[in-house]
Amino acid sequence: MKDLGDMINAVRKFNEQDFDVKKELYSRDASRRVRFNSSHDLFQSQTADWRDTFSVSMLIDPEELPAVCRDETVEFIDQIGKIGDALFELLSEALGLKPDHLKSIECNKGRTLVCHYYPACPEPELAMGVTKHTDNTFLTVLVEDETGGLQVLHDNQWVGVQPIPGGLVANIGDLLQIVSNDKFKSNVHRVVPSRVPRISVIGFFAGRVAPPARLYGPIKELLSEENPPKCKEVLVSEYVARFFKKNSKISPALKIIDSEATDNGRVKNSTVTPRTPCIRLLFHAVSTWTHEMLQLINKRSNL
Ligand SMILES: O=C(O)CCC(=O)C(=O)O
Ligand SMILES: [Fe+2]
Repeated sequence: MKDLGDMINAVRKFNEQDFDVKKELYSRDASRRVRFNSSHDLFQSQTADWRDTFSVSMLIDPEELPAVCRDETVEFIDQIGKIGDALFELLSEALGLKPDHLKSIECNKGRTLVCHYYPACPEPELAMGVTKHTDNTFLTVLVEDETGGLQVLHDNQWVGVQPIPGGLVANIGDLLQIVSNDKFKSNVHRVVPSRVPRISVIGFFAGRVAPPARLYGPIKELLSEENPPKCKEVLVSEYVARFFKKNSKISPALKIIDSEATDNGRVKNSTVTPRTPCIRLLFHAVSTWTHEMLQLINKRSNL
């Protein structure tokens, strides 16, 4: 694979197959390592999203992948994993911690590859590709085609994220907000469909979910009298369950803080903080950016 754009084409090929072929993979069972469905919360949500999604656990055996996109998917999982690991090192340093801190608490685990296909929409102003939400993960790293449609809520306005060829979008998730004790903010975003199809391919890093499960709370090294914990510890599974139970897809962490501030002695502050737009990492050379990124990662791991 010369660049991650090859994965976009592979996702297009997968989605443009006959319905009968794709339906072999249809499932809403989150424990399945490969699954294909439309509007993942169709039976819980009051609205249906204009989107088909092919999801793969990043621990997949390549034989389980559909042949039409197997090679590209295997390569993409490898690359996005390395990029995620490098970002977790940089984010640890940004918190003033040792580079391997976030990795040592397994924030870089629980990896899922999610490939969205937003079909051409005849009346885009009446539909939503993904309704507004925050990501209930630590980190999201996204590659998209040139269509556009991702929007971030900033100062109460929806701001379009312009796709840049060869660019990556890295999004802070709720769990990173929790462990960083609000230093990093997860952000509210959504996707609007358009009259042409759109493809995005996303690496989600959800933290340790496999047994023995890990509790995640504000990192002790970041706490002080002036910076008391803003949230209590939570299991990823518990957090995700609350996320869906609230029937609101926006950062229940903040609501947990608000509603439990009085009955939990460990949580004293209950501020709802303003959110920041997502970080953009831009790599302009389309065919060389992966190469450059990998060089950077290799350089860092040789240090
Ligand atoms: O397709 C995109 O650009 C973003 C999708 C998204 O926000 C999500 O799957 O959480
Ligand atoms: Fe998202």
